[in-house]
Amino acid sequence: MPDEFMKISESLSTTQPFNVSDSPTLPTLQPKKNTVLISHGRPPWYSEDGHRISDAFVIGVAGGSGSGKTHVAREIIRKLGSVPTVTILSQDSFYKYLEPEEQALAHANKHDFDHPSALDLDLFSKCLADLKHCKQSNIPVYSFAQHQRLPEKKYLYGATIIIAEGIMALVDPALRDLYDLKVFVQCDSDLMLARRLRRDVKERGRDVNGILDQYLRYVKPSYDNFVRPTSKYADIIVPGSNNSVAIDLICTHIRQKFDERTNKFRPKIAIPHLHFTSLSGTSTLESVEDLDLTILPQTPQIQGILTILRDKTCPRQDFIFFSDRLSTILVEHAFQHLPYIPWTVTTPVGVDSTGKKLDAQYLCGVVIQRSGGALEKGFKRVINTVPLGSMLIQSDSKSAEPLLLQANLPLYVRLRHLAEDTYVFVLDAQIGTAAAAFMSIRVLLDHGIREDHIVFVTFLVARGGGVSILRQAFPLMKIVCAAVDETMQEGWLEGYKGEGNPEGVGRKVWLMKPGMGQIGDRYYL
Ligand SMILES: Nc1ncnc2c1ncn2[C@@H]1O[C@H](COP(=O)(O)OP(=O)(O)O)[C@@H](O)[C@H]1O
Ligand SMILES: O=c1ccn([C@@H]2O[C@H](COP(=O)(O)O)[C@@H](O)[C@H]2O)c(=O)[nH]1
Repeated sequence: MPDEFMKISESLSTTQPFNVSDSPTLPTLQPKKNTVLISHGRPPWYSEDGHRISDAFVIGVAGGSGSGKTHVAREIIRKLGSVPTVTILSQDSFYKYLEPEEQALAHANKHDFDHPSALDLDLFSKCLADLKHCKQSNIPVYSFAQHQRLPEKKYLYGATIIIAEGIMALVDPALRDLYDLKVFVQCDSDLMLARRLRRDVKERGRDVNGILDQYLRYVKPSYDNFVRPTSKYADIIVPGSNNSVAIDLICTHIRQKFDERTNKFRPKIAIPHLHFTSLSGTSTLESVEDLDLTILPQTPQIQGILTILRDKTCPRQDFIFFSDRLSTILVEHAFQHLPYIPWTVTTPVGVDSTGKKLDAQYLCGVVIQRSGGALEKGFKRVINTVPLGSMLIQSDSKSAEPLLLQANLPLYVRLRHLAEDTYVFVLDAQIGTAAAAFMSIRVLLDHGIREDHIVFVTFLVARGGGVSILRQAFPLMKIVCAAVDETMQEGWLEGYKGEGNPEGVGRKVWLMKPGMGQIGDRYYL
């Protein structure tokens, strides 16, 4: 039990007078219980060697049906305010599949949904463990109206804080081991019944007699036998109503734990040559050969395209045209890193000819928004039949830490059993500090994509930037680029108007030199 927590005395307000008017705004639709809320973006959860250093913070919330578990979970999120991604994982999704005869009994209120065996607790702990360890999870979807598990699954990924709630949330020792904080919502039985009556009629399509039958036969005995006894495992007992003091306390604890886990990642990778000094004390850069990049052959044609793209007077339509040309060549070139097998075909003149056939089982692309969009057309020209996802990664304006704001990934990546056989082309305009590249690779590895199945395709790499740290962390990943620029320097970006710079004199950023400027802005604006 965390020492800063005391069990809040039940006398605080658990025994409220019977009063159903404490929830005046019940929703009319069944609320989505498993919710992913992004309010701030997810900061790095790994160190500069590429390994995960912090698990998600998991709170287990148990209590009787109608005690207010979901309400507590939502209030925690609301009161936390500006936090990274939070997920509510509801045990309700884990009711077992019912055979037709069991389902018929359920519709007659004669199925016991309140025995621990009605829930797939093993699957619940497996999904929760995956999410805690920063992996994706595809969780079941349950219909209360049909009393049945539905065929679809819901994909969850990327939470920094997870709230797992359910009547049996504290029953299973394996589950209890996963929680960083255990909460029990204690509520008067009359109030729980009143809330349940109203909710089940409105949201779960039930009638009053059926609800009362089920309550007396199963719900109340189960609460007494299985649910209430688990309150002894809780670090904190929260009253079922008037519980804002207890919720504030929980939020303070979470914030404190979260701050302790915050990793200052950006300074470690921003300018690596400042961190690597030779014996003589001078800064050193790794040689281009050591960086193990696949660089386009510097033919006059490639140099010509790069010269046009580097020219600050290049009109936008030319910038788009030549970016599209260069990305097409880059993606073609990147295909050399995919597996091929010998393949024989018969030509129109009846002769057999042995060549090669692509042997990648699944292939997809992921664009790092927004500048990676400049490579999208080239990718689609070369392979227009494969799925293309995206990730939105931006720097926090205060800490400069990269933040994962959105991951819209193809099915081949989302489903772990397919991910293992999937090759991914990651598209981004340049690798400068490498913070976005680092985060995108970590996301793919979290999903079970093999490191040697990742091909990072980019216009430019800054040798003096974060690429050497990226390389050391992920040596098996391939990087395909058109050119390598020598320097990363802090400098002013011309003409930028925005925060702290209303006159448009410039914005201090890490600039790749000679570089191409802000490729996303030049391609899209
Ligand atoms: N502290 C509270 N104050 C007011 N209404 C509440 C409170 N806790 C729960 N409720 C209401 O009671 C009903 C059941 O709460 P819910 O959180 O869904 O219970 P559970 O998830 O434990 O079954 C909901 O309509 C909710 O709005
Ligand atoms: O098909 C079903 C499945 C479950 N129940 C009842 O749901 C509650 C648990 O949900 P809460 O959101 O915690 O209230 C449990 O008491 C089951 O009796 C159901 O009625 N039908």
